[in-house]
Amino acid sequence: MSGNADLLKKAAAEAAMQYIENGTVVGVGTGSTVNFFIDELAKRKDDIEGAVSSSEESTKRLKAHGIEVFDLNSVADVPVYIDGADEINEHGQMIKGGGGALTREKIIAAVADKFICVADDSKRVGRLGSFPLPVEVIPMARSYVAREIVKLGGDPVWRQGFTTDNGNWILDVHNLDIMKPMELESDLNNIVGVVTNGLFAQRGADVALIAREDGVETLKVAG
Ligand SMILES: O=C[C@H](O)[C@H](O)[C@H](O)COP(=O)(O)O
Repeated sequence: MSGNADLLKKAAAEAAMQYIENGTVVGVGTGSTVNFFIDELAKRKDDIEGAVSSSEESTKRLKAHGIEVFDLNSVADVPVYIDGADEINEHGQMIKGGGGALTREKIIAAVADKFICVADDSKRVGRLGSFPLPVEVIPMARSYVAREIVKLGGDPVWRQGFTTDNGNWILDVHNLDIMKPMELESDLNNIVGVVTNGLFAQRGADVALIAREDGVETLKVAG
């Protein structure tokens, strides 16, 4: 990743800080962009109550900064969830899970009132699907799920050697022409053995902060 891309990720992460309210539990995603956000959040660690985290990686970084990380089951209210994306379209629909954290990310996104996506402009797309779509599967179902995905028109590739934080495996699905993201999200999740997939279409971002060379664009999708 070039230094310039890192500057853009940092700019998006900094812009997300305006959505963080004192005294709240902050939902924290996963990835290189979110790592910049965690570093920013650390500057306000005494103002917030703490965080809920979507991965072991983010939990480790949060704790290293002295930010308390709560079990999601002990938290009733997550006003804001900050996370990155592998692709995002104009409707705030995303492909996520390049780092394999999709399931916990989707759970916190479901709980949160507002999803703020932070990304550099390389993630902005017209149609989703160039980035291989990650699907988390129960290990014993890998071959079956792969065959079912082929029937849906995708080319699944097992991310060999990688295990998710939940002890499962990932199939990265290539060559999907995603014309109906919400339908495909359901179709994939309906395959027995799929834990979830990286399409965030039914619950997309409410706000996208897209960093470009000339500044951070705010794309408000809902609310
Ligand atoms: O599993 C990983 C997450 O979905 C990330 O949010 C996504 O891959 C984007 O990561 P990055 O900010 O490193 O591009």
